[in-house]
Amino acid sequence: MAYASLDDLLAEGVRGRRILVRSDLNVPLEGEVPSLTVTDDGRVRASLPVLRKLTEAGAAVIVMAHLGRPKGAPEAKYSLAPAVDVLRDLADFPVALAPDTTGEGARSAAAALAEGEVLVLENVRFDARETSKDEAERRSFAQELADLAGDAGAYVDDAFGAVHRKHASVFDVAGLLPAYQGDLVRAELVVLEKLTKEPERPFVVVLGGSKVSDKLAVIENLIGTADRILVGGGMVFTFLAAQGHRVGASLLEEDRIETVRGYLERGARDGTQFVLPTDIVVAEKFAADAGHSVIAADAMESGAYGSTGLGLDIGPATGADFAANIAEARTVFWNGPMGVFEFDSFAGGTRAVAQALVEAQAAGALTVVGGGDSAAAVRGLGFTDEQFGHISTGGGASLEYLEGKELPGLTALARD
Ligand SMILES: Nc1ncnc2c1ncn2[C@@H]1O[C@H](COP(=O)(O)OP(=O)(O)O)[C@@H](O)[C@H]1O
Ligand SMILES: O=C(OP(=O)(O)O)[C@H](O)COP(=O)(O)O
Repeated sequence: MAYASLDDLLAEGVRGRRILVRSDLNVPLEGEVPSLTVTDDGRVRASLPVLRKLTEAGAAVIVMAHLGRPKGAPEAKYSLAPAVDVLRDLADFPVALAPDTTGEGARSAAAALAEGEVLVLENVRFDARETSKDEAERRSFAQELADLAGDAGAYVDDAFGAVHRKHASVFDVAGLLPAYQGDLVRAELVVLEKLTKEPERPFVVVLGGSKVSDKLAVIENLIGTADRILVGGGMVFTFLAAQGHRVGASLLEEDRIETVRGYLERGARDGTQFVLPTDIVVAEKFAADAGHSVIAADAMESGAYGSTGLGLDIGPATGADFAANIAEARTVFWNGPMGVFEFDSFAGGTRAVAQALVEAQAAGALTVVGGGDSAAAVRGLGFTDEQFGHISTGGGASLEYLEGKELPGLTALARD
């Protein structure tokens, strides 16, 4: 597919034009409203270069972004305010946050926006039409967004982490304004292309995290592509259940158990080995100070917490086994923490996998970490970006790209 780039837009000239930019400012937060703080500013930093280029060229920039998964209405805990505070600190141009997304506040702020200034709209997911399955609803919201840019407006998609979403601010708006690909999206695709075009083998994919149903859906096409898939994080329990084990009160997608059983069978047939945990750190409750113990993965309910126990990390034997698998790899893609790394007691598995990637990279393998929380985890555990081949801002987006799926955010930008 051919795309018009940000540089093409700059060559056309943007001075005095209002340019609508989709950024991924979906940062991890900690604390409670009103003192939420950003725990990893990677996505904000990654969004800066495009905003800088546009403001330096004299554009008035309107940023659309989401944070978390609010249910189509404003909710204080999903406000973009903490992300915008970080952006303001890092930016050398003025940054304001609109009080709403396409309401009167956003409209008057957009109309008053001057050359070289940035206005961030409130969370696009505060409007249910953003994520609606109904095309007409999404289009009506996209039209309101496009109207903020006006007749001379243009659209730049720089939100790599959201290119797999068929949402109004990612997909539909691209049909209403001249559309361009941002530098972050472009740079991410260069790395991913390298990963998919004949990856050096063994090619090992490590999957974890909590967006279990999203990720179970992508495993299918990795079977036959990856040599090994190491399964950690919240996904583990649907796999263990598929093997007939009980998993206490851990995250479980009951209606996917059969599907996962099918994956295990297909993996055995098509040459993709699933490597599953042999031990799990089981906790009495979801809390930083929860009592916990290491229990065999096939007997999770045999411990002190019985059927109420929560699997919150892979165990140490599994961490060592995953590390050994990663050490044999020539290409590694990792998305999703192995456990609830935000709590020290359940960060061991994520630390073991991160350390193994660092060592594999040092030994000449290509290692790629994808995903907002995965990136936050490796940085939070003290690793640096330079120790990996690439830290991608998009987890689900990278996975869907690896799968060979069409990404709506890219299709919408394609030109003949
Ligand atoms: N066993 C588990 N149970 C519950 N949550 C988990 C488990 N393992 C990992 N997580 C959570 O997964 C979250 C990250 O998941 P996800 O958003 O899918 O990753 P990414 O943003 O890297 O794509 C983290 O907040 C982590 O606490
Ligand atoms: O955090 C994101 O994706 P990721 O967790 O897969 O990296 C993106 O901002 C997309 O968010 P979404 O998965 O709620 O659509």
